[in-house]
Amino acid sequence: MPKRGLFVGRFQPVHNGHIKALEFVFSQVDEVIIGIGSAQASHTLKNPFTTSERMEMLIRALDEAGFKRKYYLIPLPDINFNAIWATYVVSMVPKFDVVFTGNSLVAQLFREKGYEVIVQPMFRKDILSATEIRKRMIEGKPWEELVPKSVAEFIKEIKGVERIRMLATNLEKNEKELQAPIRIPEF
Ligand SMILES: Nc1ncnc2c1ncn2[C@@H]1O[C@H](COP(=O)(O)OP(=O)(O)OP(=O)(O)O)[C@@H](O)[C@H]1O
Ligand SMILES: NC(=O)c1ccc[n+]([C@@H]2O[C@H](COP(=O)(O)O)[C@@H](O)[C@H]2O)c1
Repeated sequence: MPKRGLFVGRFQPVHNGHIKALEFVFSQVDEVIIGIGSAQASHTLKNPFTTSERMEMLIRALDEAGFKRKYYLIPLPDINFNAIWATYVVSMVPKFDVVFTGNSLVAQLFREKGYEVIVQPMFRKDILSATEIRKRMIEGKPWEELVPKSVAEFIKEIKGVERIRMLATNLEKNEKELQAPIRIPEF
């Protein structure tokens, strides 16, 4: 039986840190199950991209990086129920032998269910972070160098930066409206 690893992320968007992490995972196992977390979420500042867009980014980035090994992309909607989340994931994906993660909650939840968990190394987390990339997109700063070329092209194709800026503008507008004093009309 091939040895399988599980790697879960939100990939909002896919960046070079994910690819480095996946290089490490592929070096340890024969096949990788990539769980796309918070699969129900899109069009928010934390989760701007849909699951299908995140899948497309992963497929293009893994092709670009020349990964030849088998991988499976499995959407995982959140259940907001930490105590049973690992069991839920097990019910949603093919069998696996080991979990790779840098997320301490994910590590804890799988360890408590008896799974082997390997904490993968982090690469330049100061800049290789999806939060940093989304921030740069909103602020109009260069972000392209932090993601694979194919991902940068895809984000441009789907007008992803415009979407994130629109979400940020709407949020700012709503906040301003909430802060505005309530005016009671005079009768
Ligand atoms: N720079 C990095 N180097 C190695 N692994 C990374 C890096 N950034 C994220 N990962 C790994 O990817 C998985 C989760 O990815 P996720 O999509 O949450 O990335 P993120 O950049 O932390 O996202 P966000 O900033 O939106 O929370 C975790 O297991 C994490 O360890
Ligand atoms: N209770 C839950 O629904 C639960 C618990 C732990 C992790 N998760 C998900 O797993 C993913 C972990 O990936 P990140 O490292 O990108 O946060 C996220 O989508 C997160 O929401 C969900």
